[in-house]
Amino acid sequence: MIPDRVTLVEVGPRDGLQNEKQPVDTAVKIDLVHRLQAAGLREIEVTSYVSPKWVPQMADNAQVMAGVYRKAGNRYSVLVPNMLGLQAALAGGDATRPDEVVVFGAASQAFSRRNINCSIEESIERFAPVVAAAREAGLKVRSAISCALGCPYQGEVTPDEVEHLVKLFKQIGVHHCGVADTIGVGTPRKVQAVMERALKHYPVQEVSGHFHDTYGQALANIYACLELGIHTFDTSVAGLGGCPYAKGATGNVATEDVVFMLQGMGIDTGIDLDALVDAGGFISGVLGRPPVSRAGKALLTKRAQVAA
Ligand SMILES: CC(C)(COP(=O)([O-])OP(=O)([O-])OC[C@H]1O[C@@H](n2cnc3c(N)ncnc32)[C@H](O)[C@@H]1OP(=O)([O-])[O-])[C@@H](O)C(=O)NCCC(=O)NCCSC(=O)C[C@@](C)(O)CC(=O)[O-]
Repeated sequence: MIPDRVTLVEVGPRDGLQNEKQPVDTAVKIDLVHRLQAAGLREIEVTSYVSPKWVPQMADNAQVMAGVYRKAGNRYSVLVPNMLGLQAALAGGDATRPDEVVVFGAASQAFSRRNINCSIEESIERFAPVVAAAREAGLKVRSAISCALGCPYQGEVTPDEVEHLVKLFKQIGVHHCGVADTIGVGTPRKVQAVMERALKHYPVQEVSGHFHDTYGQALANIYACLELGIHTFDTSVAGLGGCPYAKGATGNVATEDVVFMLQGMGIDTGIDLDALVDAGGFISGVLGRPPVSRAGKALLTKRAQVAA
């Protein structure tokens, strides 16, 4: 049955901005988070505590976390690739402490090596103490399984390969299973086949989809997930983003497009589409290009016509 309520995890400030070549001001990143939460987003992936040599754009992680005015009941998450990342995320005490950390692995060996410089097995060895320490600190732990529908280096990725990593993350105590189509090659039936593997090990409320829209399949894939009852999705305002280690990957599916579709289906997200479009217009203006979001662009054009 199609769910009547969907949670969107806004990943624009992290996944969306990590790939920007020009440094984005810390104040802009903080402003973006504020605008997103004002639009009703209650789960926001704010930044990542990764090596600044690998992803320079996220080097101001602690300043961004410290600058965000937290709304009660919201969940603010950060990516951590290793213990150093977790320690850095916790070093600033309450002022910078995330509510959730995301550990990220890949269903393909090749992508694991490119993205986090180790094999899948080594990544699990590295993550096990991180997950234990995060749980000990009272944080929720989410996984991101990259390349679940295809890999830029390996090509095809099978549901068996995805399930293998799902099980490994479950064994080390990860609470939530995020399934990511890093290069956007998934199509609805394939997405369902992979999601069914995740649902064998995690309850539906702890499975989410993360779809890049490179081949224009993201909304169809989200609908395919809804058919399975999955009701949590990562999205990125204005369709920002890409992955530094997946050349040519476009951004995540735009939050505006997903909200527009869900509203049209009568599914509650708690998000104010107008305010969201404003947030998308704001960050697109700063980056000097129009939003990738089709709904965002259409609504901004309509507003301009009304104002003229
Ligand atoms: C995992 C590592 C660190 C291994 O990188 P490495 O070079 O193998 O690490 P190392 O342990 O050998 O350390 C090398 C240097 O990095 C430092 N270092 C080590 N760790 C940290 C840290 N946490 N924070 C800050 N500094 C760190 C460490 O201190 C040392 O500094 P040096 O002695 O040379 O001055 C590196 O590969 C890395 O940071 N990778 C992250 C890549 C990344 O962020 N990718 C994008 C996010 S994933 C994504 O976007 C996909 C997703 C989640 O959205 C889902 C999807 O669509 O697929």
